[in-house]
Amino acid sequence: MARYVLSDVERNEVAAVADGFLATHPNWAPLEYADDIRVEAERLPLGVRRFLVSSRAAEDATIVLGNLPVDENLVPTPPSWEIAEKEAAAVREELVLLLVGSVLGEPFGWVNQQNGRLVHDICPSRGQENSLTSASSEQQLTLHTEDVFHSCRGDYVALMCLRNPDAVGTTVALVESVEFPEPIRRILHQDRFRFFPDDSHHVVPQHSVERPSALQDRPHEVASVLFGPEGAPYLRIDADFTEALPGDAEAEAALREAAGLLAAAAQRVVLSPGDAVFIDNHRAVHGRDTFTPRYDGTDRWLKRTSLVRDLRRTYVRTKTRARLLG
Ligand SMILES: O=C(O)CCC(=O)C(=O)O
Ligand SMILES: [Fe+2]
Repeated sequence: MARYVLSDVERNEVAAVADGFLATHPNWAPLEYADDIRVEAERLPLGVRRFLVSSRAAEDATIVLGNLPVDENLVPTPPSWEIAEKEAAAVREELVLLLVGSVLGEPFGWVNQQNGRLVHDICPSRGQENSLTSASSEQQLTLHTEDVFHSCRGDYVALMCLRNPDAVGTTVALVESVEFPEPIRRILHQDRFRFFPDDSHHVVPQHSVERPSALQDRPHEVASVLFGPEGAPYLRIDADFTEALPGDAEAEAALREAAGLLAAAAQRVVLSPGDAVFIDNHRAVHGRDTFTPRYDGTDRWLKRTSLVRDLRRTYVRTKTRARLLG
């Protein structure tokens, strides 16, 4: 894990860049401001930028920043992302995440996830304790590639912690930490798998988190689980939303075995307020441990965005110059 803890001077410099930006952009519209935020990221402390650029080049699977600024008078944890959006909760923290994230890649969002927002709120929501989305709590969030279904998914999933009072762990498993035995490795390299949108993507009508539609009704891609550099392959898997092609029992068995090996190799990253982790979405899968939600304003609360190294991949796919995938 690559880790850099900002000095208090550096933390105050980041806060000053963020405050300066908000003073000149009073109506928070991150999708509109993303290019400007990237320009402002040039003003971040040099040590932070050098760390991020070298971690990106090294393809470090987990990149952690510590001691980022979080408002001392942070509002209570919202009861849902919808309320967080309505109340523009913790906007400066969204900006801080976008500023540091901009050094690693371009932030983008999804038309049909969290209302097309560029930065998402992750907080436990009543009624969703056992859902397969980030609003869950009592259900383990299975190790997954973020947005596994889409060939334009992020190169990084970026999480910034605002609160984590019970020290709930984000789980991370690195592809390089698993030795896939033959013939499983060979099968995982073949286009024998279907990747479906998870329950947070409202890709089909009548679909909701409470009443998710059947996987088979969702549009999906067919591809391999392992791909890319021969000696150090990339990975694409989400056991809950990946299946072998119909009738391919060999591929199904390889998939389940791979998920088991990854689960056995999982480590834990416990984020504290002011920490941000950037998980390489090609080199690692991530999930989350269970916890008991409080629903009293002190709950765990993260901000999340996805970053892509080359936004033109998105433009080509959507045939429009937009930061939103549909
Ligand atoms: O809450 C966490 O630590 C991770 C949740 C997650 O998988 C995500 O937000 O993509
Ligand atoms: Fe995730």
